[in-house]
Amino acid sequence: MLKGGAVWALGTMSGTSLDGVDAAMVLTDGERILEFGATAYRPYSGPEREVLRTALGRWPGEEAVAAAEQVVEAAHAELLARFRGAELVGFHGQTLAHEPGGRGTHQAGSGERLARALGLPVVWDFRSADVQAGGQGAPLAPFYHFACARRLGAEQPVAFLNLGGVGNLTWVDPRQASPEAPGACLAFDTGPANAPINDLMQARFGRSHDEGGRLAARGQVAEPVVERFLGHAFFARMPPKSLDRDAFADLLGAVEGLADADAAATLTAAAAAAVARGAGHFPTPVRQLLVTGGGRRNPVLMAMLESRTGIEAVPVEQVGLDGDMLEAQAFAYLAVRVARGLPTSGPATTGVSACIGGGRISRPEELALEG
Ligand SMILES: Nc1ncnc2c1ncn2[C@@H]1O[C@H](COP(=O)(O)OP(=O)(O)OP(=O)(O)O)[C@@H](O)[C@H]1O
Ligand SMILES: CC(=O)N[C@H]1[C@@H]2OC[C@@H](O2)[C@@H](O)[C@@H]1O[C@H](C)C(=O)O
Repeated sequence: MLKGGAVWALGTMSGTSLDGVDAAMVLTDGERILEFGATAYRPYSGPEREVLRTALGRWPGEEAVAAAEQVVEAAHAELLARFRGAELVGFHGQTLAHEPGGRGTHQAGSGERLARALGLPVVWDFRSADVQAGGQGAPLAPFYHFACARRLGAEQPVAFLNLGGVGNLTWVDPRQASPEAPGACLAFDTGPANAPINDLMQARFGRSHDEGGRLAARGQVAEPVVERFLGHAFFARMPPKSLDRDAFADLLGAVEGLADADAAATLTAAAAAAVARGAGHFPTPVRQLLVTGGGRRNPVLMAMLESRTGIEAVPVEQVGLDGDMLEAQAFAYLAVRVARGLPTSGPATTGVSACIGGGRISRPEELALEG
């Protein structure tokens, strides 16, 4: 176990939109962020993405999973080999299935094989322990959001919003002593964010996403569809709560009869309305939503967010953070927390009954002895 000094950790994220792998270095002791380091991105090729897509919803050992593991591990090994100076890797893997309270949570990719390939200790399987202890296993970025708020010198509660395939919100109070202190964080998934918009674009135009929200900008929002969407049982649940990527797969059916632009506008409004519902759970108001993830590049979504939440929405770049790499940085930070025996989630972030440290550590030297 690390004793307490800061180390350069290299974190990775392969998100639900299956676009590619982000990697980022952070100098941290698992409590404070001392410095941000190099970052890099490696997109999945079309065929690789298809292999991953085929394995969505599958569990370890099932058909198509081994091929997905190979894709994930090879992409990470190739990307991470470009970095120098990392002492520890935080490897999230690719979520294929997520059913907390059911079959568990499944991130494809073996940290053992990656540790062997890189010759570095790898922390991985961050979510299982939390799920086994009764938590949602997600979101896990909130403890890192707390460290970010501290680094920004925030003196009042702030909120981070990630707009990936799924959305997640973290409210943090940086005046608390640590992220695990009662009242320091409240976090939860808000609902689908970009995933339904992407699915619509794929189904109707064979395109990956609505670039710049240009299609949505020309459409009219069908408010009754948004209202029906908000009637889903997920929104009545109190946080913390998490979502599987395809939990709202029926949303596409709800816009089936709408013209293309109206359908895009309606799904974009639904993502924003879900965040507004989420913001209603904040213990105290915040001045801004600090937005990360690809959705911050969609001005229509950002404008709808502001009008539906009544809170200014700004990309995290406005406060000096990197909105493309924040999640990869989070897994660098969490890896150091795991190595130091610090918790990575708690009752207010995943609903787990007590603060818990997830993650397994695979060290190349031990693997060499075993092998
Ligand atoms: N210029 C853009 N215009 C509109 N949408 C965009 C743009 N850039 C990215 N996006 C959206 O953001 C998505 C990618 O977001 P991101 O990389 O944050 O997702 P992810 O990390 O895979 O997801 P998650 O956080 O749910 O795991 C794209 O699939 C697209 O829908
Ligand atoms: C199970 C899983 O992989 N969940 C992801 C997903 O993508 C966004 C949202 O749903 C969030 O809950 C989580 O990722 C971020 C990095 C997290 O754990 O904080």
